[in-house]
Amino acid sequence: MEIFKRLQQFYWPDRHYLFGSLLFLVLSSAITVVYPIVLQLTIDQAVIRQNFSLVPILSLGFVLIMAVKGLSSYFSQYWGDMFGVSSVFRLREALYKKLQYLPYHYYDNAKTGDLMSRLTADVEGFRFFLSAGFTQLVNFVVLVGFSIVLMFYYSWELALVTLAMTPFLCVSVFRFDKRVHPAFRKIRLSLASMNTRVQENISGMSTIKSLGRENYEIGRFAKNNKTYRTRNLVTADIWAKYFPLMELIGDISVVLLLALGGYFVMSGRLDPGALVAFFSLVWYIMDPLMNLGFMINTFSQSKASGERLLQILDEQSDITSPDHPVQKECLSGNVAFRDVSLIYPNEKTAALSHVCFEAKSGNVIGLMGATGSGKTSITQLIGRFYDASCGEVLVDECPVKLYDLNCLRSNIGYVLQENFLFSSTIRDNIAYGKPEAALDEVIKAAKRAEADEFIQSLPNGYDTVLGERGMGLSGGQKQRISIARALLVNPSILILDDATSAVDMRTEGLIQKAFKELMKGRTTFIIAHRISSLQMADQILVLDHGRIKERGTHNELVRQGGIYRRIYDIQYKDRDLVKQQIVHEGRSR
Ligand SMILES: Nc1ncnc2c1ncn2[C@@H]1O[C@H](COP(=O)(O)OP(=O)(O)OP(=O)(O)O)[C@@H](O)[C@H]1O
Repeated sequence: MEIFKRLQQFYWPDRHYLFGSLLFLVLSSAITVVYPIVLQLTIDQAVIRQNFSLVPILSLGFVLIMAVKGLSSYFSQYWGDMFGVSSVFRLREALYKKLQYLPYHYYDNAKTGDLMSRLTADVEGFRFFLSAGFTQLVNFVVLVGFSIVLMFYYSWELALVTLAMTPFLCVSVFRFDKRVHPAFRKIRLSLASMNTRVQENISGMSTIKSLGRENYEIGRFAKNNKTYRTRNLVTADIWAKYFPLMELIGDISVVLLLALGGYFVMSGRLDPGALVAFFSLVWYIMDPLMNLGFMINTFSQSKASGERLLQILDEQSDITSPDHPVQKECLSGNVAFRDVSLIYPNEKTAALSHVCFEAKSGNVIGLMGATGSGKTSITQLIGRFYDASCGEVLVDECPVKLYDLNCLRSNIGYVLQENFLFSSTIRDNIAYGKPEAALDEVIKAAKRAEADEFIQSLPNGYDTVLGERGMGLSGGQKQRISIARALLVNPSILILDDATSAVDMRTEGLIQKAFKELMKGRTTFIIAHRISSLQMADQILVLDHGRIKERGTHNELVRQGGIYRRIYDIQYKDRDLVKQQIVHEGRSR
């Protein structure tokens, strides 16, 4: 019950639908119990006592009552569905909102397929209980309650015999629930991992095909599919074992009642019509009791679903804006790291250790170092994708933790090695960070990113709809769209993380030119492996295992003769070799 209590905020605002549905449900259940009474009157009063004038009155009354029952069922069903549908609408929105604001590190371990299955199958499981399961449970209580009262009215002895059998039924229903609940939880888990497998497979199709791993993937999916099948079969086995048992208990009580009731009729203690009515009432108790398994089943499923939904809702958002945040429309872009160290969540070793540097507004900072040396981590701390484990990151002399998160991030533009493009138009993709931008502004940004020419050459120009993740464009084209996107936001701090690695030398040259223009007056962090991309930086930081090993301008670092010099020698030796080859080929022609 705890789970339902905690999810109350999502369904309680729609309680008027629930109460309306319940009201009509009680009415319809009460009318159901009238049926055996009509049957008893017809047999005992009209047939046995040969009072046939009662038949038309009873028939008409019966039709009227059934018409009211039909209407009641309609309202009870419709409002029950309204209750479920409206409640999960709210729940789905809350889940989606939570996913937007969960910290970046949540997604380090989260699996897309699993999240998808929570937002679809689990939400649906919960809805089903709200729409139908809950009213069925109430129906059970009402129907069984009315039936028992009427049974005692007809024959208290037979009613006691019926009640004596119910504990057996209740015990088996209880044991059924105990086994079926964990079974359903396992089914949900394996469905989620199967979804993850499918999602990963589709996303990574080009890698799978290029490495010829189709059969391997088929094998992996078969494993998931098998587990899912096995778990469903285990659940089916539980159902198959318990349902005949419950039915057997129901049948035994019917046989007992038949023997005792028959004896009562023969000895004149009970009218035949009352016995017939009693049998109808027995099934009004036995049927819902046997059905209790199914109801408990939907209850268990929705409990398991509710648990999984609460796991998302309970997730802590530790990277949030403070209560009284610093709001600044436009930052000037001074960035300072004071003795900053970073250990990623669930990691033991530090990704950054005692990093100190200062970037004045408008400075260009080059970040260089081997892969895994901590370059990206530095840039992620500026935008608070992660918080420093110790030390302080400051923007405009104010700790980043004190800023309103949106205000801070809207002042930072990111151009990454692989930027995400949405499956919408090129115009929408460029204007993603500034949706109100006019087409003129979008085109201007695209021109500065050297993207306008190729966009104009597409049949639908800026209205071209991109495939998923920008399918249909080359790596360089996707990159230029992302650069235009960053340009449009007009950030004070610009982060170029391996931003030109996916474009050819000619395009790189053009983009570098655009960057130079763009970087004016902005603090820019350039992460690059090519010295040519960094040499104009005001300061270059050379990282090694999360520590700054060297710092200075290009000329200073070349003179120092350290790591930077070694990289310079390697890259420029190759370049000189190529130059010599070109000159040699020119001469021999
Ligand atoms: N989200 C994360 N969770 C745990 N560890 C991480 C995470 N991101 C990076 N790391 C680790 O932190 C260290 C620094 O990573 P970072 O991405 O900053 O390096 P990098 O210099 O940018 O590398 P590259 O040039 O390959 O992009 C690495 O050891 C990496 O494995």
